[in-house]
Amino acid sequence: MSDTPINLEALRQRIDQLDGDIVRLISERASCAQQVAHVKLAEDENAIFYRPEREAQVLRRIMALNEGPLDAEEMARLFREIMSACLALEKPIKVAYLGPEGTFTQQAALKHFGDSAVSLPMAAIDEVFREVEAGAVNYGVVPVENSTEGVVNHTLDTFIDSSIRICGEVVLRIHHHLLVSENTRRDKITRIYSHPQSFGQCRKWLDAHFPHAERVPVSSNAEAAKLVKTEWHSAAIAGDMAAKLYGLAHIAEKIEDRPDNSTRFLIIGSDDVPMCGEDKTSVVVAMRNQPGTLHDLLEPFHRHGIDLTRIETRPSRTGVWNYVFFIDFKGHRDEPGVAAMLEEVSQQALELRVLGSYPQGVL
Ligand SMILES: C=C(O[C@@H]1C=C(C(=O)O)C=C[C@H]1O)C(=O)O
Repeated sequence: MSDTPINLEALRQRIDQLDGDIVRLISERASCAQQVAHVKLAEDENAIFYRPEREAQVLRRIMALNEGPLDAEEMARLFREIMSACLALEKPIKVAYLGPEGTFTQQAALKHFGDSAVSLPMAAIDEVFREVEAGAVNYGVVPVENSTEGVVNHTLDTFIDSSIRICGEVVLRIHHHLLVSENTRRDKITRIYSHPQSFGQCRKWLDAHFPHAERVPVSSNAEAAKLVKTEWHSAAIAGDMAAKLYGLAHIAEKIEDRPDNSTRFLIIGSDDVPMCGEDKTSVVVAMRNQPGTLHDLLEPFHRHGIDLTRIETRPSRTGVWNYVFFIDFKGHRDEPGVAAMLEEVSQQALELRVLGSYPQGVL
């Protein structure tokens, strides 16, 4: 078309103008966030700048305002980064995660806190809890359940002996790839490394495509990726972050058996989070070992119209904890209906502990 160059030029001018406006507006927003920090500091010299409930509200509002053509999640992700950068102007938030570098847990941490957060890899779930308890970091991120493989028992067990609070949740779509170092040929693969959870999530694909390769479980997907870097007859199952970190080649992409394969991670911290309007609560309840226990436990939830999202039973580890249930439900512990229900449950339980009320995952 003959007028294309003129239109292109005009469009580029408009884009330059808009970019100028966006830069000015983001800077103004950053100054406002800095002023908020000063107000908070004036009220309390140990004030915490990061407010999970406020961030959830900001992101939900952005999604509601969005009219396209970008989709609402994409727009919220951009704002997630803007907020993360604004917060880091005061003090970058420190987050411990189940490492090593390149794990899905690190990806979840950055999805939740944005790229300006300082993320620190820990060797084990207990260490993430310990770092938070010791105040060495502001928050921790640990996996809690996968849509294909179920609950991460170790995370639940760690809560039983800890005073840590759940401050948030983040759900990540998990895509696994079969990765090799650049000198490895597909027909030479005799061994595959990965985390046991990932083997579970890719079982059918592996049975169909690599039935004879030895499956070697290791402590994380990132560890698997690191190992194959120097092994010519091996492959690893891991995600994009690990593939990039270790410069591996993809032999096959998205090999998870279920296309909706996703993992839920918990954000753990030391403080309670106020209500944001769309909250969730996690509790752990110990009940006596007697007939009708589960019915008695669940009846108050039903009567108060509270929406359960998960219930998990774990074997007790002490004499007192006969039956231990981990229950997630919609609502915040400060809502009157929820508070009344919790009071009733605690009357029947050997012990009831609220692990936290927190914003439902936005992104
Ligand atoms: C600006 C605030 O502090 C932080 C920064 C936010 C932001 O950039 O929008 C939101 C919540 C806090 O993490 C606030 O509390 O409003």
